[in-house]
Amino acid sequence: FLSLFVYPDKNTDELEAKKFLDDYNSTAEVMWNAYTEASWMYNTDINKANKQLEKNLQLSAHTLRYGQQARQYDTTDFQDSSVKRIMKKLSDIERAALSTAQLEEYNTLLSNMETKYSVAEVCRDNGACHPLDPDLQKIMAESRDYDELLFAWKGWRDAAGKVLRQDYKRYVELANTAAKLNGHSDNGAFWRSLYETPTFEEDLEALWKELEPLYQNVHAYVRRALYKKYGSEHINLKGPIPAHLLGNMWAQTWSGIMDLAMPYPDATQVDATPAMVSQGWNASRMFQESDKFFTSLGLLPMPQEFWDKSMLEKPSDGRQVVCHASAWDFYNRKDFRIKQCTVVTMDDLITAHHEMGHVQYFLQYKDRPVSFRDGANPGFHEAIGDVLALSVSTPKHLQSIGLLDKVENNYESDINFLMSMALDKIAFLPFGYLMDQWRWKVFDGRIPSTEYNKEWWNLRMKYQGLCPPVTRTEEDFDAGAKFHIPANVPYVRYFVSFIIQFQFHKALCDAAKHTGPLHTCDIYKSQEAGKRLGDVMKLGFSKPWPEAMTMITGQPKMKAQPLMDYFQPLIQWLEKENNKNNDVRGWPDYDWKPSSTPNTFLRQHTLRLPQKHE
Ligand SMILES: C[C@H](N[C@H](C(=O)O)[C@@H]1CCCN1C(=O)[C@@H](N)CC(=O)O)C(=O)N1CCC[C@H]1C(=O)O
Ligand SMILES: [Zn+2]
Repeated sequence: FLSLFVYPDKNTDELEAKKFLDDYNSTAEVMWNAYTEASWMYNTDINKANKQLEKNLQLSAHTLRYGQQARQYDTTDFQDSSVKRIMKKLSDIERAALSTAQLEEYNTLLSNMETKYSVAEVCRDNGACHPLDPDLQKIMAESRDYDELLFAWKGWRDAAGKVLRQDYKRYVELANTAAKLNGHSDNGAFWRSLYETPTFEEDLEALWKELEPLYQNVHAYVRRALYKKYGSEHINLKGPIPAHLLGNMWAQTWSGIMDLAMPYPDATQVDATPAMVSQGWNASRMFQESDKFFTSLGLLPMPQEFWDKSMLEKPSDGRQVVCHASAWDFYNRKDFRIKQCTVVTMDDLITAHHEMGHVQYFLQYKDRPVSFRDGANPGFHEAIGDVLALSVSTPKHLQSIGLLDKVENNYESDINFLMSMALDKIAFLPFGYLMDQWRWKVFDGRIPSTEYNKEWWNLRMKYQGLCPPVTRTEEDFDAGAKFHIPANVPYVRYFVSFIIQFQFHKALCDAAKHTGPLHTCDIYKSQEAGKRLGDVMKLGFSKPWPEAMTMITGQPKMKAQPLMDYFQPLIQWLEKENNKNNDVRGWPDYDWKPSSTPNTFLRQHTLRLPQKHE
């Protein structure tokens, strides 16, 4: 009976495989381009018709057909390492492994979750409704009113997080089903496989352990600054910080409260926003400025299509759009766009560079086979724009583009600058790390759906030393209030990026023959720096990322040392300052809770939801 199961011996003909891949590549370009156009239409004009169009153009049939064919080959003895690499990547057909019905449900869930997030808004009793961009983001960055911040923080989680909980539970089941059909233990294992690093989790934990003391020093210092502003009623100097006071909806970067944390208020200011506004900068000018920096390094200019077809501002014609900024490759080697609801702030100038970094990568690898049109690993793709932004952010560079008038080269100005950078780069590290700590545990079952929110806040406490300003229950779904969760976008790539971008910065500053402290380096106009970065981007995903890392930094590993070198003067200053204030590092009073009696402001605004039990 067994003899009936004649296993078709696999195809070992390398020439045939190459022809198969050529055929795949040319059809993939056409299919992926059509899908991306439909997805762009939907993202820039959310309506039923565009939603249906995007659903119709899903790639799964194409992925399924070619994926199944790729699995018929045994590439063991192939000579061409690229053929082997592409065949391996093609064999993971991701969601295309699902049944037609499951796939339909999965795509519908993804589309609905991203839409619910993107159209959510928070309404006041007077009927005024506020979207996240720009309204709630502005309140979170600029308001210093404890209750106004709480209104925006709680309102957003009620409007965008809560409503996603059931969808998310079902999405997890289907994502895991697809991952298992592709041979992974769960979807988190599939996401980690993209780094091709067997020791990936251990490496990340080791990097976090190295950097945790830096974070605890920044956390203690900022807690003291917030104590001065909000008093002992709202801040416990030995406890976690209420999560709505850090100047950002998710407390992922803290530069929004730089005014409260400025070490030397009389020394050089570091915020370019006032100058951008007073000089009448607009979105287009911000992206032109970024383009100028890229081309100053000898990298590629944005093609005309980019300027013609991007959406650089929130439309004012009433269209609903996905405002969360993103960069788009249309897989036809000539159409690349950014979609950003840009506001005129320093923060959005940095984001513009981040998105432009993605497009530069798209441009550099556009002539590779589609399977190689990806970053060496996802963290590389996230780091490019940020590396350039490290130079743009220096007071010297900001002054050279007219965005800072007075710049002094003295210790106090240095510390002010380093503090502003630490409030973004060091504050971010625990958030960048915990996002997928939570999701990996959700996917592998360590976090059951009955504990989504409890475990979210356990991780927010453990890594960030934050607590919710009001009581949270399993009616809430606070993870869902962060774009990448409903949008099904992995996040550890940003943790990786925030570490490797300082390795890249150090290597490029060496190439640019920079002398002096790393934090004063500006690689503007350095062709040598540009070439080193450009050569790695040209590789795309064609080589394992340690090879790309070696091409830039001379060694193959992720290292925390360049980040620590960059912040060295501030770390010393913080040690002294925190010791002078006798501040404890960490949050030993972990079960402390901010006073939760809602005062007048909240009472006016909090809807009394019927307490229904799950
Ligand atoms: C603002 C930025 N938007 C993402 C990004 O640019 O990475 C968007 C949305 C998700 C993926 N994406 C893309 O554009 C991809 N197409 C890029 C690619 O091709 O890989 C973002 O989410 N950021 C920036 C810092 C931290 C994080 C955050 O804001 O939390
Ligand atoms: Zn990015």
